[in-house]
Amino acid sequence: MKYYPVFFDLREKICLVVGGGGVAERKVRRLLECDAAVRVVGECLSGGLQTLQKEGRIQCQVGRYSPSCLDGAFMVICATDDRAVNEQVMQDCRKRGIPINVVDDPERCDFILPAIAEQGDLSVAISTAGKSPALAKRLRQELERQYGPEYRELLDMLGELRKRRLAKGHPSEENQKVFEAIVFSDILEHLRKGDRAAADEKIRRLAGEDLERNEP
Ligand SMILES: C[C@@]1(CC(=O)O)c2cc3[nH]c(cc4nc(cc5[nH]c(cc(n2)[C@H]1CCC(=O)O)[C@@](C)(CC(=O)O)[C@@H]5CCC(=O)O)C(CC(=O)O)=C4CCC(=O)O)c(CCC(=O)O)c3CC(=O)O
Ligand SMILES: NC(=O)C1=CN([C@@H]2O[C@H](COP(=O)(O)OP(=O)(O)OC[C@H]3O[C@@H](n4cnc5c(N)ncnc54)[C@H](O)[C@@H]3O)[C@@H](O)[C@H]2O)C=CC1
Repeated sequence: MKYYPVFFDLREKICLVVGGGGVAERKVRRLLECDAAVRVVGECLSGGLQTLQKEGRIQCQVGRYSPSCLDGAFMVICATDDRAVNEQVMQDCRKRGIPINVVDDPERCDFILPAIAEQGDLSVAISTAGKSPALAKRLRQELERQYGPEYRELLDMLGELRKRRLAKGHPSEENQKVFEAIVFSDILEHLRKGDRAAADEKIRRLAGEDLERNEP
């Protein structure tokens, strides 16, 4: 069986988390980082979730899950400590066609969650198709050590350059060559040393922006 990896835009989409413990709270925090509209239903809520509620960052319902909690939900993450409840939430989601993740229960999941190594807008998501979350975690830690802040900086620079070039309508074959030349250059070494000026200069030269500036 092969899972299909995607990156969802969750902005303002209602994401329901069922359960109010530590695991639910971890899932809620990641959803908030993605600007989802987070709704939580739990019989009791962790201190962290209560704080998020007071800050108005999530909408909470204290009590038992009922099917009406699913109204309007784009996706559901179920993190209760009661297998019968998890099973019911899964069945209700299936009836309504809402994708669900039941934590630690791949048989009841429409999607599973990856381990994520992040550096700014760079995300490396790791899955083992459920075979070994411990290995996914180890790989995430290795990647975090290997890909430092210089990658975030380079990505931001490339993003800016790419916006400028697309706006100017450069032919895409030319863009492909320019970006490849930059990415495979020694620019990361400049950034690793903190030499931003040398990195800027490299981009200007490889993108031919020096020439453009000198054009009449
Ligand atoms: C299928 C999946 C469904 C899902 O939950 O989405 C699932 C299922 C299960 N996890 C279990 C256990 C553990 N899970 C972790 C950690 C993580 N688990 C995550 C995802 C997933 N876990 C999905 C597959 C992902 C993949 O493809 O690899 C991560 C990546 C992301 C996240 O949870 O957000 C996060 C690491 C985040 C990070 O650190 O970067 C650890 C390690 C630890 O906690 O230190 C352990 C103990 C060690 C071990 O068992 O390996 C058990 C057995 C429970 C039991 O023993 O009873 C099951 C059930 C089963 O396997 O049947
Ligand atoms: N604690 C951990 O580090 C890990 C836990 N898990 C799994 O995740 C599950 C949740 O873990 P925790 O958050 O630590 O558990 P927890 O016991 O702190 O939280 C469970 C939550 O589910 C809520 N709940 C129970 N029945 C409910 C219902 N009918 N309607 C609404 N809410 C209901 C409870 O009020 C509670 O807030 C565990 O059962 C376990 O299977 C998995 C990996 C690690």
